[in-house]
Amino acid sequence: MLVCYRDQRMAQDVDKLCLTLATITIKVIIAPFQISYYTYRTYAGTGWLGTLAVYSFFLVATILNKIVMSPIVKFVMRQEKCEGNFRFKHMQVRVDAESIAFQGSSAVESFKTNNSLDKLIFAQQRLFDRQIILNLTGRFFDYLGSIVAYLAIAVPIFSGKFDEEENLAPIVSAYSFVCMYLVFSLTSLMDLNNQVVLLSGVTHRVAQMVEHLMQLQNDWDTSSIQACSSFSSIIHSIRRDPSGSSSSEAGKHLLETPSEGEGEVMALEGDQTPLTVAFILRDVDICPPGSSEPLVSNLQLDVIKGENLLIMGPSSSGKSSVLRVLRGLWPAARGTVAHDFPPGPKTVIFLPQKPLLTNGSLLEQVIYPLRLDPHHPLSRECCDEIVELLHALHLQGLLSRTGDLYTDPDWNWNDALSPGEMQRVCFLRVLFHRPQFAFLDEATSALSLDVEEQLYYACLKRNITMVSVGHRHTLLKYHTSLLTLDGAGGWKKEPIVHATTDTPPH
Ligand SMILES: Nc1ncnc2c1ncn2[C@@H]1O[C@H](COP(=O)(O)OP(=O)(O)OP(=O)(O)O)[C@@H](O)[C@H]1O
Repeated sequence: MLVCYRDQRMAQDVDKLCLTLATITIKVIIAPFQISYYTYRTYAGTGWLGTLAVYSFFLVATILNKIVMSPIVKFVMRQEKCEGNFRFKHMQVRVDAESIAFQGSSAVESFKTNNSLDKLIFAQQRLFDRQIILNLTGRFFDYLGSIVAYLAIAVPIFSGKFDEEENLAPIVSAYSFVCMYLVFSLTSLMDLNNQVVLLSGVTHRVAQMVEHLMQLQNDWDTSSIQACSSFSSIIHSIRRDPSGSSSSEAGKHLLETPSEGEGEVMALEGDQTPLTVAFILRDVDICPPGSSEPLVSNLQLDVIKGENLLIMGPSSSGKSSVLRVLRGLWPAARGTVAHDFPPGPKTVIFLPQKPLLTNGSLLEQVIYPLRLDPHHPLSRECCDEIVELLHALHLQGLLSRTGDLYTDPDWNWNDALSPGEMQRVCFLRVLFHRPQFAFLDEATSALSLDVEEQLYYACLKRNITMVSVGHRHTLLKYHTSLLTLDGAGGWKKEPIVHATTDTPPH
C-alpha cells in the first residue's frame, strides 16, 4: 500500500512538473513574437522615441530590480538550507520510525523536528521581510510602467501626429485600462483559484492524517487499558495458583520470594519502581502485519527481574518480532501481552537492531531518549561519568572530533560513524541510564568479542536485567535463560547452565 501510495505521489509530482515545464516552454516560445508584435505596435503608435522610452524604462527597471534582488539571494539560500534540514529530519524520522518507537523517543524527536521547523519558519520570515521590499519595487515599476505608457503616447500627440479634430480620449485610453484591469483581475483570479485548489488538496491530506492519528491514539489508549487490566488479572491469577500448573517462571519466582515479590508487584501496579516483572505473555501468537501465518505460536513468556534472557533462532524466525510485540509495536494476533511499568529510560530501554543516532551533540546522543533542558545543564558528575564511559568504550575519539560534549557537529552522526561506533554509542545509553530492563536486539553484532564481553559485564555489574536477541553463542554466558525459536512457529525455553569460569569480573 505504501509503495502504491509512493508511486502515485511520484506520478502526480512528475505530472505537475511536466505541466509547469510545458507552460514555461509555451511562454518562452510565444515571448519573441509577443515582443516583436508589441514593439511594432508601439513604434507604429508612438514612433521611435516612444519605443526607446519603453525599452529604456525596461532596462532601468531590470537593473534596479537586480540591485534590490541581490541581497535576497543569501536569504533564499538560508531558507533552502533550513528547508533541506527540516525535510532531512522528517525523512530520518520516517526511516527510523521503528527504532524511535522502540526507544520511546518520539518526544525528543518531535522536539528536534519542531526545532528545525522553527528555524525554517524564522528563515522564511526573514526572507518574506526582504521580499516585501522586492515586491514594493516590483509594484512601483508596474505602476510606473503604465505612466511611461501614457508618456509615450503623449509624445506623438504633442508632436501633432493625430488630427486635432479626432477625439483623442478614446485613442489614448482605448479602453486599455479597462481591458488591462480585466486581464489583471482574471489572471489574479486564476492564480488565486490555483492556490485555493492546491491548498484544499493539502488541507484534505492533513485532515486525513490528523483523523488517522486520532484513531491510532484511541486504539492505543484502549489497548493500554486492556494491557494494564490484563496484567493485574494475570498477577492475581498467579497469586491464586500456588501449584504453578499454568504457570510461569514469574509465578515460581513470586512464590519463592512471596513477601518481597508481592510487595514489588503491588508497587508495579501502583506505577512505582522497582520492577519485578516487566512483561507477561500468555498464549501469544505473533504474526507480521498483513499475514495470518504465525512466526511464533502459543508463546508463554515472563520477563522477570534478574532473569537474563537470550532469544536465538534462525534468521527471520521472529526474534525481533517478539520484541516488537513486547514494545507494543505489533499487536499479538492471539493471547495476552501484559505490561505495566512507568515509562522512561530508567525502567525499560530497547536498543533496536538498527542503531539510532539523532542530530545534536555527543551529550544528546548519550542521554537519548531524554533531551537536554537548556535551563538545567547536566551536573558535573554526570558529564564526568559520560566522559569516563566514552574512554572505557574507546570512544574518546568522538570527543576530540566534536570538541566537547555540548557541541553540535556540522556532520551527520549516521554518516560519520562506523557501525561498531554507532553500536557502542547506543550501548553507552544503557550504561548511562542504568535501566532495570534492557532489551538488546543484536546490539553488539558489529563489535569484537572482547568489547561485547566488556559491555555485557558492565550491564551485569549495574544489575540491569537483559533480554538479548543474537546469533553468537558467546552471548550464552551472560544470560540465564534461552528462548529458541525454530522458525516454524515453535519455541523452547530452557535455563542456561553456566561453567564456574563464566562469572563476571569485578
Ligand atoms: N514491518 C513488517 N511488515 C511485514 N513483515 C515484516 C515486518 N517486519 C518484519 N517482517 C517479517 O517478519 C519476519 C520476522 O522478522 P524478524 O525481524 O522478527 O526476524 P529475526 O528473527 O529478528 O531475523 P534476523 O535474525 O534476520 O534479524 C520476517 O520474515 C520479516 O520479513
